[in-house]
Amino acid sequence: MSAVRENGVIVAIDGPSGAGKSSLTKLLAKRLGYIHIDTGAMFRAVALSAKRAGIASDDDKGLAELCQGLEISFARDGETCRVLANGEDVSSEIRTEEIGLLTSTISARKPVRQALLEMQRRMGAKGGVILEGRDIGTVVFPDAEVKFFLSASAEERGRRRYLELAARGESATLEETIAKVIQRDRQDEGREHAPLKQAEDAVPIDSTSLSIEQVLELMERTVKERLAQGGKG
Ligand SMILES: Nc1ncnc2c1ncn2[C@@H]1O[C@H](COP(=O)(O)OP(=O)(O)O)[C@@H](O)[C@H]1O
Ligand SMILES: Nc1ccn([C@@H]2O[C@H](COP(=O)(O)OP(=O)(O)O)[C@@H](O)[C@H]2O)c(=O)n1
Repeated sequence: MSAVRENGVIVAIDGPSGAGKSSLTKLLAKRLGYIHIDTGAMFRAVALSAKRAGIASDDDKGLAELCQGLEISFARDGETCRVLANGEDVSSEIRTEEIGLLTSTISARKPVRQALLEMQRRMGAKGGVILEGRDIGTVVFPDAEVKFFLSASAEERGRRRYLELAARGESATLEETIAKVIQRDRQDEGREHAPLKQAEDAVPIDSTSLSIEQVLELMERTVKERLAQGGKG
């Protein structure tokens, strides 16, 4: 069992786009009274900042300098969590599919991963946190007390993302959205640094045919069992 952390255990929720990570992390964090850390939003904030600064996705020197000068923070706004880049609320701008694809490219660069790795470890070190992402259970916190790998079929994840985009008035078709989900999966799984993959000790959950509530019940029960066992199960 890892040493008892000051504020509770560390929960990692990794998985591909549209699996339900953000939805479940928010709900589980509320149930447990834990802090929700959306690491994807951090990578998206870097991508948005790089785009604005005209820094190319393969300009490692420029990206390293950008990350050194970039303060990414989260601010609670009632039920929602705002994402700030150097104090500016970028919560909406980082959520477009254009930024999502650019993020997938930029997040493959080692200087970006190293900079955000250090930030994420500082944010979660004391425990009492749930981090969602691609490499939390494998790279950021390999000793996390509870790890989930949340997935669903590409078709179901594309359908979910399609409904989400349509609700925001974005006019992508279902077929286009499924194709983009698959493209992002391939980029995230195939990169050299911190690829998307299931940690050996992660609890796999396929949410294709499960409701958000069903996934939440499963996750909450698993975490409470681990807490009762004193962390590592
Ligand atoms: N199990 C589920 N069943 C149906 N819809 C879901 C499920 N999980 C998530 N969703 C919906 O799918 C969309 C993407 O979920 P999100 O939590 O953003 O996934 P991720 O963070 O893994 O990309 C959201 O609109 C969410 O409400
Ligand atoms: N821990 C993480 C989180 C996100 N990312 C990258 O950031 C992109 C956007 O992450 P996200 O979680 O916001 O994307 P969705 O899963 O919400 O679609 C992903 O496609 C990954 O390329 C990463 O490399 N490592």
